[in-house]
Amino acid sequence: MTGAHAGPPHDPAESAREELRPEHYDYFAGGAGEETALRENEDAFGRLALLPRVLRGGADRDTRVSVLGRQWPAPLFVAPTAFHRLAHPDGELATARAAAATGTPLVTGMAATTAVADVVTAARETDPDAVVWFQLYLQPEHEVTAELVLRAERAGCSALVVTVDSPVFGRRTRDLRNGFHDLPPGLAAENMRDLPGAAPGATRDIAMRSAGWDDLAGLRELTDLPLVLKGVLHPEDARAAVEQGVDALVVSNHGGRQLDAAPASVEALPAVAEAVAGRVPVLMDGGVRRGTDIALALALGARAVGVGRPVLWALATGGEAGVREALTALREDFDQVLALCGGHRPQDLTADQVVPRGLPYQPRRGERAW
Ligand SMILES: Cc1cc2nc3c(=O)[nH]c(=O)nc-3n(C[C@H](O)[C@H](O)[C@H](O)COP(=O)(O)O)c2cc1C
Ligand SMILES: O=C(O)C(=O)c1ccccc1
Repeated sequence: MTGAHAGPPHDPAESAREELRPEHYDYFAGGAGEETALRENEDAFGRLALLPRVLRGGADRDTRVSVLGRQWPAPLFVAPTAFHRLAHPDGELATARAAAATGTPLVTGMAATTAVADVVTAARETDPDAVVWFQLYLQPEHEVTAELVLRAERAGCSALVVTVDSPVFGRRTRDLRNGFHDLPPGLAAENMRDLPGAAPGATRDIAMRSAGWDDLAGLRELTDLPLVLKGVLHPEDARAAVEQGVDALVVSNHGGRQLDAAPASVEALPAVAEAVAGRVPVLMDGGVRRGTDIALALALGARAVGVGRPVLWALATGGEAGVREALTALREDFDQVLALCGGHRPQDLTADQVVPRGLPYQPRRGERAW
Protein backbone atom coordinates (compact mmCIF):
# COMPACT_ATOMS: atom_id res chain seq x y z
CA MET A 1 0.00 0.00 0.00
CA THR A 2 1.14 3.53 -0.66
CA GLY A 3 0.40 6.24 1.82
CA ALA A 4 -2.01 7.94 -0.58
CA HIS A 5 -5.58 8.39 0.54
CA ALA A 6 -8.15 6.77 -1.73
CA GLY A 7 -10.45 9.77 -1.44
CA PRO A 8 -14.21 9.73 -1.17
CA PRO A 9 -16.23 7.27 -3.24
CA HIS A 10 -17.17 8.43 -6.70
CA ASP A 11 -20.57 10.18 -6.78
CA PRO A 12 -22.10 9.86 -10.25
CA ALA A 13 -24.74 12.53 -9.61
CA GLU A 14 -22.10 15.03 -8.56
CA SER A 15 -19.99 14.33 -11.66
CA ALA A 16 -23.06 14.74 -13.88
CA ARG A 17 -23.94 18.00 -12.19
CA GLU A 18 -20.66 19.44 -13.40
CA GLU A 19 -21.60 18.60 -17.01
CA LEU A 20 -25.16 19.86 -17.05
CA ARG A 21 -26.92 23.20 -17.04
CA PRO A 22 -28.18 23.70 -13.48
CA GLU A 23 -31.87 23.65 -14.48
CA HIS A 24 -31.38 20.44 -16.45
CA TYR A 25 -29.51 18.76 -13.62
CA ASP A 26 -32.31 19.80 -11.26
CA TYR A 27 -34.94 18.45 -13.65
CA PHE A 28 -33.25 15.04 -13.64
CA ALA A 29 -32.31 14.99 -9.95
CA GLY A 30 -35.41 16.51 -8.45
CA GLY A 31 -38.57 15.16 -6.94
CA ALA A 32 -41.96 16.42 -5.88
CA GLY A 33 -42.68 18.66 -2.90
CA GLU A 34 -40.06 18.42 -0.18
CA GLU A 35 -38.40 15.48 -1.97
CA THR A 36 -39.20 13.10 0.85
CA ALA A 37 -40.18 10.22 -1.42
CA LEU A 38 -37.07 10.88 -3.52
CA ARG A 39 -34.77 10.61 -0.49
CA GLU A 40 -36.65 7.70 0.99
CA ASN A 41 -36.18 5.53 -2.11
CA GLU A 42 -32.45 5.34 -1.42
CA ASP A 43 -32.63 5.67 2.37
CA ALA A 44 -35.06 2.76 2.72
CA PHE A 45 -32.51 0.40 1.16
CA GLY A 46 -30.00 1.69 3.70
CA ARG A 47 -32.32 0.64 6.54
CA LEU A 48 -32.27 -2.97 5.37
CA ALA A 49 -29.57 -5.57 5.91
CA LEU A 50 -29.01 -8.84 4.09
CA LEU A 51 -28.39 -12.00 6.09
CA PRO A 52 -25.97 -14.10 4.09
CA ARG A 53 -26.32 -17.89 4.03
CA VAL A 54 -23.06 -19.85 4.29
CA LEU A 55 -21.52 -23.05 2.99
CA ARG A 56 -23.75 -23.32 -0.04
CA GLY A 57 -20.95 -23.09 -2.55
CA GLY A 58 -20.59 -20.00 -4.65
CA ALA A 59 -19.50 -21.22 -8.04
CA ASP A 60 -21.65 -21.75 -11.17
CA ARG A 61 -23.73 -18.62 -10.72
CA ASP A 62 -26.35 -17.59 -13.24
CA THR A 63 -27.91 -14.14 -12.90
CA ARG A 64 -30.48 -14.63 -15.68
CA VAL A 65 -34.17 -14.10 -15.06
CA SER A 66 -37.16 -14.78 -17.26
CA VAL A 67 -39.61 -11.91 -17.88
CA LEU A 68 -42.58 -12.10 -20.27
CA GLY A 69 -41.09 -15.04 -22.12
CA ARG A 70 -37.60 -13.61 -22.53
CA GLN A 71 -34.38 -14.40 -20.69
CA TRP A 72 -32.70 -11.27 -19.33
CA PRO A 73 -28.97 -11.61 -18.49
CA ALA A 74 -29.53 -9.96 -15.12
CA PRO A 75 -32.54 -8.82 -13.09
CA LEU A 76 -31.99 -5.25 -14.30
CA PHE A 77 -33.65 -2.92 -16.81
CA VAL A 78 -33.44 0.73 -17.83
CA ALA A 79 -36.48 2.58 -16.45
CA PRO A 80 -38.16 5.12 -18.72
CA THR A 81 -36.88 8.66 -18.24
CA ALA A 82 -37.61 11.72 -20.35
CA PHE A 83 -35.37 13.92 -22.47
CA HIS A 84 -32.04 12.06 -22.77
CA ARG A 85 -30.74 14.64 -25.22
CA LEU A 86 -30.67 17.10 -22.32
CA ALA A 87 -28.06 14.81 -20.77
CA HIS A 88 -25.97 14.14 -23.88
CA PRO A 89 -26.21 15.08 -27.59
CA ASP A 90 -26.51 11.37 -28.52
CA GLY A 91 -29.44 11.08 -26.13
CA GLU A 92 -31.63 7.98 -26.34
CA LEU A 93 -29.55 6.53 -29.21
CA ALA A 94 -26.57 6.25 -26.88
CA THR A 95 -28.71 4.79 -24.11
CA ALA A 96 -30.26 2.27 -26.52
CA ARG A 97 -26.87 1.12 -27.84
CA ALA A 98 -25.43 0.79 -24.34
CA ALA A 99 -28.46 -1.11 -23.07
CA ALA A 100 -28.35 -3.46 -26.08
CA ALA A 101 -24.59 -3.97 -25.79
CA THR A 102 -25.00 -5.13 -22.18
CA GLY A 103 -28.18 -7.14 -22.85
CA THR A 104 -30.14 -4.79 -20.59
CA PRO A 105 -33.80 -4.36 -21.56
CA LEU A 106 -34.70 -0.72 -22.20
CA VAL A 107 -38.01 0.98 -21.51
CA THR A 108 -38.01 3.94 -23.85
CA GLY A 109 -40.23 6.81 -22.77
CA MET A 110 -43.06 8.49 -24.57
CA ALA A 111 -41.27 11.71 -23.50
CA ALA A 112 -38.05 10.71 -25.27
CA THR A 113 -36.22 13.26 -27.39
CA THR A 114 -35.77 10.52 -30.02
CA ALA A 115 -38.62 8.73 -31.78
CA VAL A 116 -39.28 5.15 -30.70
CA ALA A 117 -38.53 3.76 -34.18
CA ASP A 118 -35.04 5.31 -34.10
CA VAL A 119 -34.43 4.05 -30.55
CA VAL A 120 -35.33 0.47 -31.49
CA THR A 121 -33.22 0.68 -34.67
CA ALA A 122 -30.18 1.78 -32.65
CA ALA A 123 -30.71 -1.03 -30.15
CA ARG A 124 -31.20 -3.69 -32.85
CA GLU A 125 -28.13 -2.53 -34.80
CA THR A 126 -26.18 -3.29 -31.64
CA ASP A 127 -28.00 -6.53 -30.82
CA PRO A 128 -30.74 -7.88 -33.11
CA ASP A 129 -32.38 -9.52 -30.07
CA ALA A 130 -32.41 -6.35 -27.95
CA VAL A 131 -35.51 -5.99 -25.76
CA VAL A 132 -37.16 -2.57 -26.00
CA TRP A 133 -40.47 -1.73 -24.31
CA PHE A 134 -42.46 1.47 -24.85
CA GLN A 135 -43.71 3.58 -21.92
CA LEU A 136 -47.07 5.24 -22.48
CA TYR A 137 -49.22 7.85 -20.81
CA LEU A 138 -52.84 7.32 -21.86
CA GLN A 139 -53.85 10.45 -23.76
CA PRO A 140 -57.23 12.18 -23.58
CA GLU A 141 -57.95 11.48 -27.26
CA HIS A 142 -58.27 7.79 -28.03
CA GLU A 143 -56.88 8.21 -31.55
CA VAL A 144 -53.69 9.79 -30.19
CA THR A 145 -53.13 6.87 -27.81
CA ALA A 146 -53.93 4.45 -30.63
CA GLU A 147 -51.39 6.06 -32.95
CA LEU A 148 -48.68 5.95 -30.26
CA VAL A 149 -49.38 2.26 -29.64
CA LEU A 150 -49.22 1.57 -33.37
CA ARG A 151 -45.86 3.33 -33.63
CA ALA A 152 -44.47 1.30 -30.73
CA GLU A 153 -45.72 -1.93 -32.34
CA ARG A 154 -44.32 -1.03 -35.76
CA ALA A 155 -41.00 -0.04 -34.22
CA GLY A 156 -40.70 -3.52 -32.74
CA CYS A 157 -41.32 -2.90 -29.04
CA SER A 158 -42.28 -6.08 -27.22
CA ALA A 159 -44.38 -4.62 -24.36
CA LEU A 160 -46.26 -1.47 -23.39
CA VAL A 161 -45.53 0.05 -20.01
CA VAL A 162 -48.52 2.13 -18.99
CA THR A 163 -47.63 4.68 -16.33
CA VAL A 164 -50.58 5.04 -13.97
CA ASP A 165 -49.13 7.15 -11.15
CA SER A 166 -49.65 10.45 -12.95
CA PRO A 167 -53.32 11.51 -13.13
CA VAL A 168 -51.75 14.96 -12.77
CA PHE A 169 -48.14 16.04 -12.99
CA GLY A 170 -46.25 16.11 -9.66
CA ARG A 171 -45.30 19.51 -8.24
CA ARG A 172 -41.58 19.60 -8.92
CA THR A 173 -40.15 22.19 -6.57
CA ARG A 174 -36.83 22.67 -8.35
CA ASP A 175 -38.44 23.08 -11.78
CA LEU A 176 -40.85 25.69 -10.40
CA ARG A 177 -37.99 27.57 -8.77
CA ASN A 178 -35.83 27.38 -11.91
CA GLY A 179 -38.71 28.20 -14.25
CA PHE A 180 -37.92 25.04 -16.23
CA HIS A 181 -40.89 23.93 -18.28
CA ASP A 182 -39.75 23.73 -21.89
CA LEU A 183 -37.10 21.89 -23.84
CA PRO A 184 -34.51 24.18 -25.41
CA PRO A 185 -34.84 24.97 -29.13
CA GLY A 186 -33.90 22.02 -31.33
CA LEU A 187 -35.12 19.38 -28.87
CA ALA A 188 -38.64 17.97 -28.75
CA ALA A 189 -40.62 14.99 -27.52
CA GLU A 190 -40.26 13.27 -30.91
CA ASN A 191 -42.89 10.60 -30.27
CA MET A 192 -45.44 13.41 -30.06
CA ARG A 193 -44.78 14.70 -33.59
CA ASP A 194 -47.38 14.41 -36.38
CA LEU A 195 -50.12 13.00 -34.20
CA PRO A 196 -53.85 13.44 -34.89
CA GLY A 197 -55.11 16.90 -33.99
CA ALA A 198 -51.84 18.76 -34.46
CA ALA A 199 -50.48 20.69 -37.42
CA PRO A 200 -48.19 18.64 -39.73
CA GLY A 201 -44.67 18.58 -38.31
CA ALA A 202 -45.74 19.95 -34.93
CA THR A 203 -45.43 18.10 -31.62
CA ARG A 204 -48.33 17.77 -29.19
CA ASP A 205 -47.91 18.28 -25.47
CA ILE A 206 -47.92 15.14 -23.36
CA ALA A 207 -51.16 15.23 -21.41
CA MET A 208 -51.56 13.83 -17.92
CA ARG A 209 -55.04 12.53 -17.36
CA SER A 210 -57.04 10.65 -14.79
CA ALA A 211 -57.53 7.38 -16.65
CA GLY A 212 -59.64 4.56 -15.18
CA TRP A 213 -59.69 0.77 -15.32
CA ASP A 214 -61.99 1.06 -18.38
CA ASP A 215 -59.20 2.79 -20.26
CA LEU A 216 -56.92 -0.14 -19.54
CA ALA A 217 -59.55 -2.47 -20.95
CA GLY A 218 -59.69 -0.18 -24.01
CA LEU A 219 -55.94 -0.48 -24.41
CA ARG A 220 -56.21 -4.26 -24.12
CA GLU A 221 -58.56 -4.14 -27.15
CA LEU A 222 -56.10 -2.02 -29.10
CA THR A 223 -53.03 -4.25 -28.99
CA ASP A 224 -51.79 -7.77 -28.42
CA LEU A 225 -48.59 -6.50 -26.79
CA PRO A 226 -48.13 -7.46 -23.13
CA LEU A 227 -49.29 -4.66 -20.81
CA VAL A 228 -47.12 -3.65 -17.87
CA LEU A 229 -48.64 -1.33 -15.27
CA LYS A 230 -46.09 1.11 -13.84
CA GLY A 231 -46.54 3.03 -10.62
CA VAL A 232 -48.50 0.60 -8.46
CA LEU A 233 -47.98 0.91 -4.68
CA HIS A 234 -51.24 -0.33 -3.10
CA PRO A 235 -51.65 -4.11 -2.90
CA GLU A 236 -55.37 -3.83 -3.79
CA ASP A 237 -54.42 -2.07 -7.05
CA ALA A 238 -51.95 -4.86 -7.75
CA ARG A 239 -54.66 -7.45 -7.18
CA ALA A 240 -57.11 -5.58 -9.42
CA ALA A 241 -54.47 -5.22 -12.13
CA VAL A 242 -53.78 -8.95 -12.13
CA GLU A 243 -57.50 -9.67 -12.27
CA GLN A 244 -57.79 -7.27 -15.24
CA GLY A 245 -55.19 -9.35 -17.02
CA VAL A 246 -52.10 -7.12 -16.93
CA ASP A 247 -48.96 -9.05 -17.74
CA ALA A 248 -46.57 -7.46 -15.23
CA LEU A 249 -46.38 -4.65 -12.66
CA VAL A 250 -43.76 -2.08 -11.75
CA VAL A 251 -43.83 -1.06 -8.10
CA SER A 252 -42.69 2.55 -8.30
CA ASN A 253 -43.24 5.98 -6.81
CA HIS A 254 -41.92 7.51 -10.05
CA GLY A 255 -38.54 8.26 -8.51
CA GLY A 256 -40.22 10.47 -5.89
CA ARG A 257 -41.55 12.82 -8.56
CA GLN A 258 -45.30 12.40 -8.05
CA LEU A 259 -46.80 11.96 -4.56
CA ASP A 260 -44.22 13.18 -2.06
CA ALA A 261 -45.83 11.26 0.82
CA ALA A 262 -45.64 7.98 -1.08
CA PRO A 263 -43.60 5.25 0.58
CA ALA A 264 -40.25 4.22 -0.81
CA SER A 265 -40.72 1.72 -3.62
CA VAL A 266 -38.88 -1.00 -1.71
CA GLU A 267 -41.16 -0.44 1.30
CA ALA A 268 -44.26 -0.91 -0.85
CA LEU A 269 -42.86 -3.97 -2.59
CA PRO A 270 -43.51 -6.80 -0.07
CA ALA A 271 -47.27 -6.18 0.22
CA VAL A 272 -47.62 -5.92 -3.57
CA ALA A 273 -45.64 -9.11 -4.08
CA GLU A 274 -47.84 -10.87 -1.54
CA ALA A 275 -51.03 -9.68 -3.26
CA VAL A 276 -49.76 -10.74 -6.69
CA ALA A 277 -48.71 -14.14 -5.30
CA GLY A 278 -46.55 -15.05 -8.26
CA ARG A 279 -49.32 -14.68 -10.86
CA VAL A 280 -47.36 -12.07 -12.88
CA PRO A 281 -43.80 -10.78 -12.55
CA VAL A 282 -43.41 -7.88 -10.13
CA LEU A 283 -40.78 -5.36 -11.18
CA MET A 284 -39.72 -2.34 -9.14
CA ASP A 285 -37.74 0.88 -9.53
CA GLY A 286 -36.65 3.73 -7.29
CA GLY A 287 -33.38 4.23 -5.47
CA VAL A 288 -31.54 1.21 -6.88
CA ARG A 289 -27.85 2.18 -6.89
CA ARG A 290 -25.82 -0.96 -6.14
CA GLY A 291 -25.84 -4.73 -6.15
CA THR A 292 -27.12 -5.00 -2.59
CA ASP A 293 -30.18 -2.89 -3.53
CA ILE A 294 -30.96 -5.30 -6.36
CA ALA A 295 -30.54 -8.28 -4.02
CA LEU A 296 -32.81 -6.70 -1.37
CA ALA A 297 -35.53 -5.99 -3.93
CA LEU A 298 -35.35 -9.52 -5.31
CA ALA A 299 -35.46 -11.05 -1.84
CA LEU A 300 -38.59 -8.97 -1.16
CA GLY A 301 -40.37 -10.25 -4.24
CA ALA A 302 -39.16 -8.36 -7.34
CA ARG A 303 -38.26 -10.32 -10.47
CA ALA A 304 -36.10 -7.44 -11.71
CA VAL A 305 -35.37 -3.80 -10.93
CA GLY A 306 -35.17 -0.63 -13.01
CA VAL A 307 -32.66 2.18 -12.83
CA GLY A 308 -33.57 5.72 -13.81
CA ARG A 309 -31.18 8.46 -12.67
CA PRO A 310 -28.02 6.31 -12.63
CA VAL A 311 -28.43 5.94 -16.41
CA LEU A 312 -28.90 9.68 -16.85
CA TRP A 313 -25.78 10.45 -14.81
CA ALA A 314 -23.72 7.94 -16.76
CA LEU A 315 -25.06 9.33 -20.04
CA ALA A 316 -24.23 12.90 -19.03
CA THR A 317 -20.64 12.09 -18.08
CA GLY A 318 -19.72 9.33 -20.50
CA GLY A 319 -22.30 9.00 -23.28
CA GLU A 320 -22.82 5.51 -24.67
CA ALA A 321 -19.63 4.11 -23.09
CA GLY A 322 -20.55 5.64 -19.76
CA VAL A 323 -23.97 3.95 -19.73
CA ARG A 324 -22.40 0.67 -20.81
CA GLU A 325 -19.95 0.85 -17.92
CA ALA A 326 -22.61 1.79 -15.38
CA LEU A 327 -24.91 -1.08 -16.41
CA THR A 328 -22.02 -3.56 -16.47
CA ALA A 329 -20.81 -2.43 -13.05
CA LEU A 330 -24.28 -2.85 -11.54
CA ARG A 331 -24.63 -6.33 -12.97
CA GLU A 332 -21.18 -7.41 -11.78
CA ASP A 333 -21.87 -5.95 -8.36
CA PHE A 334 -25.13 -7.89 -8.14
CA ASP A 335 -23.41 -11.11 -9.20
CA GLN A 336 -20.88 -10.70 -6.39
CA VAL A 337 -23.58 -9.90 -3.84
CA LEU A 338 -25.53 -12.98 -4.93
CA ALA A 339 -22.45 -15.10 -4.22
CA LEU A 340 -21.83 -13.43 -0.87
CA CYS A 341 -25.46 -14.12 0.12
CA GLY A 342 -24.97 -17.80 -0.66
CA GLY A 343 -27.04 -17.73 -3.83
CA HIS A 344 -26.50 -19.26 -7.23
CA ARG A 345 -29.61 -17.88 -8.93
CA PRO A 346 -31.59 -14.67 -8.38
CA GLN A 347 -34.50 -16.73 -7.01
CA ASP A 348 -32.26 -18.10 -4.25
CA LEU A 349 -32.60 -14.73 -2.49
CA THR A 350 -35.46 -15.03 -0.01
CA ALA A 351 -37.40 -12.70 2.28
CA ASP A 352 -35.98 -14.28 5.46
CA GLN A 353 -32.60 -12.87 4.42
CA VAL A 354 -33.85 -9.29 4.79
CA VAL A 355 -33.74 -7.78 8.26
CA PRO A 356 -34.14 -4.20 9.47
CA ARG A 357 -30.92 -2.52 10.56
CA GLY A 358 -30.58 -1.81 14.26
CA LEU A 359 -30.64 -4.28 17.08
CA PRO A 360 -33.54 -6.70 16.80
CA TYR A 361 -33.84 -6.86 20.60
CA GLN A 362 -32.54 -5.07 23.68
CA PRO A 363 -30.84 -7.11 26.41
CA ARG A 364 -32.91 -6.93 29.58
CA ARG A 365 -31.76 -4.33 32.09
CA GLY A 366 -29.33 -5.47 34.73
CA GLU A 367 -28.73 -8.80 33.10
CA ARG A 368 -25.16 -9.89 32.49
CA ALA A 369 -24.45 -10.64 28.88
CA TRP A 370 -22.00 -13.39 29.85
C1 LIG B 1 -35.73 12.81 -15.21
C2 LIG B 1 -36.74 11.73 -15.06
C3 LIG B 1 -37.73 11.59 -16.02
C4 LIG B 1 -38.68 10.58 -15.90
N1 LIG B 1 -39.61 10.43 -16.87
C5 LIG B 1 -40.50 9.42 -16.79
C6 LIG B 1 -41.45 9.22 -17.82
O1 LIG B 1 -41.49 9.96 -18.79
N2 LIG B 1 -42.32 8.19 -17.67
C7 LIG B 1 -42.31 7.36 -16.58
O2 LIG B 1 -43.12 6.44 -16.49
N3 LIG B 1 -41.40 7.53 -15.60
C8 LIG B 1 -40.51 8.53 -15.69
N4 LIG B 1 -39.59 8.68 -14.69
C9 LIG B 1 -39.56 7.73 -13.55
C10 LIG B 1 -38.63 6.54 -13.83
O3 LIG B 1 -39.19 5.68 -14.77
C11 LIG B 1 -38.38 5.71 -12.57
O4 LIG B 1 -39.62 5.37 -11.98
C12 LIG B 1 -37.50 6.39 -11.53
O5 LIG B 1 -36.59 7.29 -12.12
C13 LIG B 1 -36.75 5.33 -10.76
O6 LIG B 1 -36.04 5.90 -9.74
P1 LIG B 1 -34.44 6.20 -9.78
O7 LIG B 1 -34.27 7.40 -10.64
O8 LIG B 1 -34.16 6.43 -8.34
O9 LIG B 1 -33.74 4.98 -10.32
C14 LIG B 1 -38.64 9.69 -14.79
C15 LIG B 1 -37.64 9.84 -13.84
C16 LIG B 1 -36.69 10.84 -13.97
C17 LIG B 1 -35.61 10.96 -12.93
O1 LIG C 1 -40.55 14.03 -15.61
C1 LIG C 1 -41.19 12.98 -15.41
O2 LIG C 1 -41.04 12.30 -14.39
C2 LIG C 1 -42.16 12.52 -16.38
O3 LIG C 1 -42.71 11.49 -16.14
C3 LIG C 1 -42.50 13.27 -17.61
C4 LIG C 1 -43.78 13.20 -18.10
C5 LIG C 1 -44.13 13.92 -19.25
C6 LIG C 1 -43.20 14.68 -19.88
C7 LIG C 1 -41.91 14.72 -19.41
C8 LIG C 1 -41.55 13.99 -18.30
